[in-house]
Amino acid sequence: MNKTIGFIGCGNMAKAIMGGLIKSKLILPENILASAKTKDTLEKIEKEYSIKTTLDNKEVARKVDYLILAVKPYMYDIVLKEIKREVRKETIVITIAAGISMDYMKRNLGEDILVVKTMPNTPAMVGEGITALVLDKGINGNQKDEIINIFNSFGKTEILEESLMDGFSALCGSSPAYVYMMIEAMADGGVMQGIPRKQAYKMAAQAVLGAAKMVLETGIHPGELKDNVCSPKGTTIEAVAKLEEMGFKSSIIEAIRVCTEKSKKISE
Ligand SMILES: NC(=O)C1=CN([C@@H]2O[C@H](COP(=O)(O)OP(=O)(O)OC[C@H]3O[C@@H](n4cnc5c(N)ncnc54)[C@H](OP(=O)(O)O)[C@@H]3O)[C@@H](O)[C@H]2O)C=CC1
Ligand SMILES: O=C(O)[C@@H]1CCC=N1
Repeated sequence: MNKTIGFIGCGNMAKAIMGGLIKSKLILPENILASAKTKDTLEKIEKEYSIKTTLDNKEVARKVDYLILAVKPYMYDIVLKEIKREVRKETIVITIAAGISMDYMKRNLGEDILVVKTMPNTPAMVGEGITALVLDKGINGNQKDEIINIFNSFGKTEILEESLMDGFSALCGSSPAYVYMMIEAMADGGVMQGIPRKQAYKMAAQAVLGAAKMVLETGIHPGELKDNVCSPKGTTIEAVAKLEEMGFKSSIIEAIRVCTEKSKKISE
């Protein structure tokens, strides 16, 4: 793609997107320009990804075709004020922040600036992200294709109504954290049974990857796939009964509920 992409903020999520973009070869590292708060962060990122960097957010805002705002939600007020006069009408501004609305972006940048609200997740780093997108009404067909190409280069993409974005953030933006907790717990369980820790992490992660692929590739309902693992009077049903007793499913449903609430609160 012969376009430039800018990042304001170079933390965990920005690095995951950069890593995914560069690996996919959709964009050359020299066409990425990023800024952060500290020189230290920029030096590390330059070394790791060979992209261009600057401490000047305004320079990034002025120069790029796609501008990804990758700072924490509470930093948005300051950063948007700083860059407002620099963003060109042709630039598409992309927010990846939890709880930042299209309306907020338009109010702070100007009605005529094209905005995309997104929620990515960190598996973007290995090309297995999932991003939901809300597109500005002013975005044309070509721009839409280009935006989807960018996000598809490091995973899957879904267009979503804005009202569903807080729930999506809890379901996909945050859920890698829940899954890592499960992998860690599975490995602990394996270690308790004598499996060496290093092997236990690999085994647990591969089991989770395989199970996720089964859901995606067979189209079989997860409940039926679970039933297929539980032999009558077997071992798995013992584990499943214990998980039910410990509130496994409801703990995850509740986690997604409070996570969604927090995202809604940020946008208020
Ligand atoms: N982490 C995740 O899994 C996900 C995060 N997000 C969203 O991504 C955004 C960033 O989160 P995350 O990457 O976790 O945060 P991090 O804390 O890892 O990174 C924040 C970055 O912002 C930079 N920064 C702080 N102040 C400024 C400033 N005034 N100007 C320029 N850069 C600044 C920091 O610079 P320095 O390093 O120099 O201090 C840092 O690089 C959030 O809005 C979050 O909602 C969305 C989906 C998933
Ligand atoms: O924890 C957060 O606020 C961000 C948003 C989604 C994932 N991480």
